Amino acid sequence: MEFTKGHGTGNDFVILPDPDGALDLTPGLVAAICDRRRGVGGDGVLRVVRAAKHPEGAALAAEAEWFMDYWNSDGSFAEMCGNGARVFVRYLLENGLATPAGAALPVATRAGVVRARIEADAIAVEMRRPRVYDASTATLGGLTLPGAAVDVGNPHLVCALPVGLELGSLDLTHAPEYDARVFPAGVNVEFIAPGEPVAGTDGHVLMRVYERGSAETLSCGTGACAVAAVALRDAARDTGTVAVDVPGGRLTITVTDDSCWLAGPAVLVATGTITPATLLP
Ligand SMILES: N[C@@H](CCC[C@H](N)C(=O)O)C(=O)O
Repeated sequence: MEFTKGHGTGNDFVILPDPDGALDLTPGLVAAICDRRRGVGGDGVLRVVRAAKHPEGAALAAEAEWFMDYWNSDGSFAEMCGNGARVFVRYLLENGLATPAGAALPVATRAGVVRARIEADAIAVEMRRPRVYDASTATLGGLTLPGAAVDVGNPHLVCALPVGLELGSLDLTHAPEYDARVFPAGVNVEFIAPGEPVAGTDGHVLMRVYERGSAETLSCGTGACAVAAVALRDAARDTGTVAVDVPGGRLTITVTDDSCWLAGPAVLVATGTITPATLLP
């Protein structure tokens, strides 16, 4: 099984080319591939499959040639992965499966078709406009924080830290507790603090994230979009550009009237071969 390893601001993925949808990918195999000691290691798997050849992509095949079959590192599915989409596009471009010229490049996902633009070293993807729809709480180490529930195709809970509490002091080795009545399918939890003003933006936020299905990661693209939407709401704005600094670098989010652009670096770092029989008991 051939693979490529890539990341977007440290959110890392094992990319599996499978144009005809022939791979027998199971939750157990995905978890074994993502294991950082016994496998390749990654926050998730991106299977590159023709939309027409995937049951969840076929309906979108007229709009997009490729389907991003995203899996979390624990072997669960997610509807959307913003950094994954950016790394997926980098893979398509570097492997001659798509061309950078012309209009934005469409990619089918479980949350619909997203479109990508190449901006020098960065790749930007246009996703749905985040919807801030409820209030809830997250509890971490005995501390309960209020937060905003945000739908970016996948579920997020954005919690601002109280003044005086440092992001770096949070222990994210354990999952935050959340209200399963608000998030019946689980949730990605973002913890945020204000950043210094950044030229050319309408806001700057520092963020750490505990991802559903992947634990703490160095970056989460959809999480950054959720954070930007909350920052703009708190500034009484409907649209604007927000810089979101994650442990793995900077993402730039532009929320428009009807969509949301997520921009940042996306790189491929290695290729190799996986022998599934050596990963599974
Ligand atoms: N890291 C991703 C989000 C991946 C999916 C998430 N863990 C979920 O289960 O919803 C991103 O960059 O958006």
